[in-house]
Amino acid sequence: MHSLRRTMLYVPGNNPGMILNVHIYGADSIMFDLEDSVSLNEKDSARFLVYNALKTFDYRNTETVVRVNGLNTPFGKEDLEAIVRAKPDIIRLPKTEKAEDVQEVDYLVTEIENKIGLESGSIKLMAAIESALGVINASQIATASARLLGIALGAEDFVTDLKTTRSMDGIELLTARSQILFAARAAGINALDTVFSDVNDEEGLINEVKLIKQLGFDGKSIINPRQIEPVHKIFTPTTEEIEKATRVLGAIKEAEEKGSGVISLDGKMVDKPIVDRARRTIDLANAARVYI
Ligand SMILES: CC(C)(COP(=O)(O)OP(=O)(O)OC[C@H]1O[C@@H](n2cnc3c(N)ncnc32)[C@H](O)[C@@H]1OP(=O)(O)O)[C@@H](O)C(=O)NCCC(=O)NCCSC(=O)C[C@@](O)(CC(=O)O)C(=O)O
Ligand SMILES: [Mg+2]
Repeated sequence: MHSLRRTMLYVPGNNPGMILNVHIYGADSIMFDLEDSVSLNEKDSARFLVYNALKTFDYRNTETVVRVNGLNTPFGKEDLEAIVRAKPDIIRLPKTEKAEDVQEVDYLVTEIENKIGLESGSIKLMAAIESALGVINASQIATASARLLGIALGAEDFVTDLKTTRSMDGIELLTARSQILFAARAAGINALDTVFSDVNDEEGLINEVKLIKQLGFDGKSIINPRQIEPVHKIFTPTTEEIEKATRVLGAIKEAEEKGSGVISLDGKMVDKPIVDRARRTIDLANAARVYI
């Protein structure tokens, strides 16, 4: 499983046409949804459809995620029973508010893994934070399970909980984004941003992606294939960035051979944090298969 999660494309779990084609668009992860894009009277058929899709189709090169319903709904437990058996890479919990929400899912997933003879811990988890309480508990949530690969913001539910709406500059999301990012980084897991809901507003999407990349996020959830390319463009190192990183790594290697940990490159100091960032750039470029 790769760790590049620039784009995680939601596909409604009750839409066979979209499920059939979703892997061809090139998102880093496919996120089958059993939660809010599926109406109450379609919950059972969506679960069955996603279960069968995962069992039948070969998504080998694309990470598969299933967003299940919460355990506080009539559907959550049955979602886990079916979906663990279909073996996606990741199960995503919606509306996580406290560490126990993650621990309860972890416990049930472990039970099902044991029942079906799947190695314990095979299925990873991701937790979406979509309320004020969830943001307040972000750091406990981020460390609640060894299965947890990342935490994500769910902004549509979050602004509803705050009794506000989403603005273009995202001022109402800044504190939540920062807390989620700090909690994820302190726990050593991914920080993932929320969807941008207007699929026809490419400029708005680009502005939001530039902001969340600058804040430090690893990527974001998306809802439409047209959103993949602009997000990948911003989250993939450019030729200039890769060349610069390569020069930094070359220069520091030379300096270390001479017994020094700090050098000057083009008049700028290069020391350990700069070298670490250069390594991350090269790692990202390799994961995104960028060749220069
Ligand atoms: C938005 C729209 C209706 C626009 O439709 P349109 O018809 O205008 O799209 P077009 O661009 O014209 O489609 C061109 C071609 O692409 C195909 N195509 C489109 N979308 C595709 C897709 N997603 N997967 C595969 N294929 C796709 C389509 O079938 C067509 O194929 P074809 O006919 O063959 O040409 C559509 O995209 C869509 O339904 N998106 C998914 C919505 C969804 O899942 N919502 C739930 C998750 S959010 C949430 O719950 C909030 C959250 O929890 C989030 C958080 O956690 O952050 C929070 O609280 O914030
Ligand atoms: Mg939501």
